This record gives sequence, C-alpha cells and structure tokens, in this order.
Amino acid sequence: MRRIPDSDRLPHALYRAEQVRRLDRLAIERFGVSGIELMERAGAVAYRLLRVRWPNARRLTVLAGMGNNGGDGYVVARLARAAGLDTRVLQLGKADQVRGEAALSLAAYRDAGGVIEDYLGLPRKTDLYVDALFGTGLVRPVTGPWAEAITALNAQRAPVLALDLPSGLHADTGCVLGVAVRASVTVSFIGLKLGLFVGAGAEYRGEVHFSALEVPAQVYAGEILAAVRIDWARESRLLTPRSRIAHKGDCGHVLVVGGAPGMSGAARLAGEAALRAGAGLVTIATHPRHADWLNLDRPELMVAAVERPEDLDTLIERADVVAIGPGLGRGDWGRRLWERVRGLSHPLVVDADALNLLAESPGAGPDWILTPHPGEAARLLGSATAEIQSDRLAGARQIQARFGGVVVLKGAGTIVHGPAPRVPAVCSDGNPGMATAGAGDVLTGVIAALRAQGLETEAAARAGVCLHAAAGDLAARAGERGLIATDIIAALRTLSNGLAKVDR
Ligand SMILES: NC(=O)C1=CN([C@@H]2O[C@H](COP(=O)(O)OP(=O)(O)OC[C@H]3O[C@@H](n4cnc5c(N)ncnc54)[C@H](O)[C@@H]3O)[C@@H](O)[C@H]2O)[C@H](O)CC1
Ligand SMILES: [K+]
Repeated sequence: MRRIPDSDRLPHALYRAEQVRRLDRLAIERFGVSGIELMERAGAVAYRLLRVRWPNARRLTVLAGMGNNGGDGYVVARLARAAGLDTRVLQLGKADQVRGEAALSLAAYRDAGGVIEDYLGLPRKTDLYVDALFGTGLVRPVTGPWAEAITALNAQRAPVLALDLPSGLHADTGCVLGVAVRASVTVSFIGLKLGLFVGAGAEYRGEVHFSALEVPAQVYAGEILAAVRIDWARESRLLTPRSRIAHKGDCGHVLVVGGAPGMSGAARLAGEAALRAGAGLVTIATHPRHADWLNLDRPELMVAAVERPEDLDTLIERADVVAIGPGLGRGDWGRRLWERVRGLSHPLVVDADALNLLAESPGAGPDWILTPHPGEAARLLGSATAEIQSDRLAGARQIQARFGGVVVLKGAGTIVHGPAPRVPAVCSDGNPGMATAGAGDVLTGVIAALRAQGLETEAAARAGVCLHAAAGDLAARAGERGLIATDIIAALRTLSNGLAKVDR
C-alpha cells in the first residue's frame, strides 16, 4: 500500500492550480520572493529529498518539460551534478523555446557545465528519474512524445520522483489527462494540490511530501481553501473519553432500517458497525422473514420485525439516529418504510437503496447525511458515473445543493461536503482493499453511531469517514486483497479508543 508521511507532516489545506498560481504571484509581488528564487527553493527541496529517500542513487535522469516545472527540474539537475551524481537532462520540446524563469534555470544548469539532450527515449541505465514535465500548467491531454516518455517511464522499474504533481494528472480533479506518471514519490510545493487526493490521485501520487518553500504565512491568509484534507489522526480528536458513570442509554441508540427479503446481511453489517463504533444500543428494523435469526450470534443487536410503516413508530421514538438503506431494496416494503422515515426530524443517515428511492422522488432534508457511491450519486443528479468521477468535488457540491444536509461521496478520496460556505473535506486515509461488499454498510453504521454519540452532523460524517478508512488501513496490514467488511468492523474498536496508530 502506498504510504504518505504522518499527517502532522502533511498540511490539511488543499488548493486548486489557479489558487497556487495566485499564492506564487502574491509571494513574488507582495513579499519580494522572486519566481526564480521560488524555483531554486523548489529544486533544492526536491534534491535534498531524493538524496535522503534514495541515498545510493548515483545515476539521475531528469525529464524536463517546457515550463516552470521543467525549470524546477534543471535546478535539481544542477545540484545533483555539483554533488558528483551522474546526471542527464532529457528535454521534451525544444530547449531554445523555454522561456521565463525556466530559461534562467536552464542557463544556470548549462553555465555549470550541464548538457541538455533532446528526449530520444529513456537511457538504458539510471537509478532514479525526476519527472519535471508538467506541474500545474498541464492544460490538455498529453499526446505525442510527452505521452511516449510518460508511458516509457511507467514501463520501467527505477523509482520516479514527481515534481509538484505526477505529470499528466490534473491539479484540480485528479483526473488523468491521457496518460500520467505513476510516481514513487511526489513533492508538492507552496500549496498541496487537490488533485493528489481526489480522482485518480491516490493511484499516481505515490508517497506525498510537501514544502511551502518558506513562503510567508501571510501569503495564505486571504486564500479560501479548495478543500481540507482530513484523516483519522485529525478527526479522532472529536471523540471525547466516555464518562465513568455512562450507561448504555447515554451512548446513543441507532435504529437501522433495512434488510428486505434476501438482503439482511447489509443491515446486519451496519448494525454491528454501529455497536463497534460505540453506539450504546442498536436496533435493526428488518423484514419479518429475517427477524428471527438475524441476532442469533450477535445477541447485542436488537432486531424488530417490521411489516408496515407504523410498526416503526415505537422504534423511532426510542432512537437517536435512524440509518436507512442497507439492503432496503426498492420493492413495496422498502418504499413504504422510506416514505415513513424521510419526513422524520431525527438525524438520518441515508444510504444505498434509500438513496435510489430519493433519486426517484427528490426532496431536501435538513439534517441528514447522504452516503452515495459514484453510481448512486449519478442517479441523484441524473448524470453518469463517469461524469461524477471526472470532478468528484463538483458532484458532491451539486448533490449537497440539491438535497441539503451533508454529502459523503464514497470512493478513493471520500469527500464530505456540508452546506456552503463550509469547506469540503477529502479523506486521505483508506485503501483499495476496502472496495469490498458491505464496506459501505459498515460506513453507514459508523457514521450513525458517532452521530448518536453526540457529534454534530458534519463532524459525525467527517469522523465516521476517517474512522472507517483508518479501520480499513489497519485491516489492510494483513493484506488488501481478501479484506472483507467484517475485518473493518473488527478494527473499529481499537481505533475509536485511540489504541492503534495507523502508519501511512
Ligand atoms: N513561480 C512559480 O510559479 C513557481 C512554479 N513552480 C513550478 O512551476 C510549475 C508551473 O509551471 P508552468 O510553467 O505554469 O507550467 P508547467 O511547467 O506545469 O507546464 C506547462 C508547460 O507545458 C506545456 N503544456 C501544457 N499541457 C501540455 C500538453 N498536454 N502537452 C504538451 N505540452 C503541454 C505548456 O505550454 C507549458 O509550456 C509548477 O507546477 C511548479 O512545478 C515552482 O515549483 C515554484 C515556483
Ligand atoms: K511533474
């Protein structure tokens, strides 16, 4: 599993490309830090990082593009060469057409005796590559020799250090524009790029490092974040220790509504997850066909047979939070229960088929948490899954604007989007082992449990997403492949009591 350094080393502020360009300009115009100085600092940070990360690397190959990302690359090459490393710079595009600060950096490399070679293919031998093709200036899909170089880079085995962004990855959406570098390590400058944490960012970023390049803190003052990166290390602080005299009634009562005939497993997973995330009481309202055996080996779960909507009334009265959707189905039984629950003033967590029923008859809810995966999100917006994935932040924002409440858009880099002007959050914990049946049901139970224990709506969604993801990371220590939803549930307890730290 790819690692990113401990959260306290990575900032939580995430920015889009045009914001970072604004920060650059402010640093240059207001605080007198020249563009070439920023480039020198970026190159120096990258150079120091590569010497620490790959101390035995002797042969270094820099792939340079035509812009300032390439400019950073020339600085790295100059410093490496001065330190005696066998260094080559392979230029994409024409070196004599490089302009601005990048041209100054290129000249400095040449003045120090460096040679720029046209890219004609990768060298037979190198210990390490530096990807200085594109950063925030990528504006269109990568084609031609640039695409060939990236494809060749991805086909070889030497590690790749990407400057600012893996080339080919969109700085804002994390989408791959044609082809993108699969970096071993990415070092991002001045502002941590949103695209490293949404879309396909997790697939291409490798281990993420960051440097503000000593830009004065005031530069960031006026810039509203594009998003905030959240993880369990940060969100776990929201969980307060339990009172010594607590009793189960104090720790929240979650009512899970789901489990249509033949679909009881999802409701069961949500209920168990709610218990393991600390809810004091959990009741599963399920179809009469399941009620008798659902709680055979989990006596802590109370199970109620529900045939008609009015059968829910007493259960709702006792509950602090209602989670509806796991295994609800879209048949008459589920539909009638959904119509009864959707109008409640209770805090609601709405998932799975309840989301599909909401999509069929849209309406906003004041205090609900919607937890769509990209397909359910597409149905809610009447669009396509690919469109949601092409700009996940925009998709979450649209669902929140249309349906209210807090939206949890699941997937790599789960997004939590509350009402404007709240800054959306992107979870950087989690791993592909969690792409397994029932993981979403577990998340529903976790969020409901935290809401039932008193966290506010958006706080419960953020902490729930991060607890769930960190539990997935803890479970993945035994391997991502073969990780199943009950492994995530098993990891919840140690994490929610702060008894385990997940290395990233
Ligand atoms: N002072 C600063 O702004 C600092 C910037 N840093 C680094 O600079 C890049 C941003 O540089 P910029 O020149 O804006 O763009 P890029 O170097 O990322 O690349 C744009 C370059 O490539 C051409 N181009 C764009 N798309 C394509 C494509 N699909 N195919 C071919 N060519 C393409 C475009 O025409 C430009 O020529 C930033 O990421 C940092 O790495 C410093 O780090 C800090 C100071
Ligand atoms: K790059």
